[in-house]
Amino acid sequence: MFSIYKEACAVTSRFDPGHAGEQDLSKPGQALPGVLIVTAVEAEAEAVRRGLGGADGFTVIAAGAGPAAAAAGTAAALAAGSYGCVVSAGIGGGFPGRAALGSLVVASELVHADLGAETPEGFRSAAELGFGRTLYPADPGRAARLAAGLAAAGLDVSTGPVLTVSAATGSAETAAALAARVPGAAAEAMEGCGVAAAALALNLPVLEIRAISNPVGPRDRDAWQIGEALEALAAAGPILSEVLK
Ligand SMILES: O=C(O)c1cccc(C(=O)CC[C@H]2O[C@@H](n3cnc4c(=O)[nH]cnc43)[C@H](O)[C@@H]2O)c1
Repeated sequence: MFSIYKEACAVTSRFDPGHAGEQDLSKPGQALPGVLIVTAVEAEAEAVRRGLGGADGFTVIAAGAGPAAAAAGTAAALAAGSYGCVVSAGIGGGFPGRAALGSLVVASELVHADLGAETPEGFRSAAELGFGRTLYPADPGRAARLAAGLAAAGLDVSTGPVLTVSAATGSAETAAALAARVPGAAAEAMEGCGVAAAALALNLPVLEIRAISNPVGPRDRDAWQIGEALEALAAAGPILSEVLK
């Protein structure tokens, strides 16, 4: 089975997770760069703000749903402030067997899973076809510390690729195709890679955290557990604050 995961890793990146977002703090009076957290809708932003409890240095914006709105909103916010790290946050779908309803997923990588082309041989990613980027690594140190902190706080958390799709999956067939396309896929949402593209343009590290509101699969919008997911997102706030401050 062809996987966009391996080939996407070969895409050249200016992102150096070892140094991005770091700042020489030896100069007195120099302001610490902040953390920009980007959600799709205001209900998600409110949950994150509630969880952060007014911690200094965090800006939370709702930029709209989908990768284009996320990229545009993130780029505008980054142009208007001083940030050392960018986080895509919100609710998301969990791949069955990988991320349960109400749990949290910290992305190991952000994968633009439906950016590409259908061909007679099946879906081919934009990266494979040579016209675009489809994988953004999460900052490994921050992602690991965040996942460890959430687990230590007793929250149900897993790590793995988080997919960005422009249309939420609505069938078992599409869910299976995406899981085959991205081995280990843990969750899907609609903004991560838009946020990551804007962060990468400034060589800033990116993270994604999703609280699972629904399974990836046949659409049953009435069964989405949005309230529970928003509570899980808020519960992650103190750990986000501690790890990223
Ligand atoms: O109706 C509400 O009260 C409400 C509160 C918070 C969020 C919403 C949304 O509809 C958020 C849309 C946002 O959620 C992500 N998402 C959630 N599940 C999936 C999925 O299975 N596949 C793809 N995306 C999902 C996505 O990032 C959307 O932008 C409503």
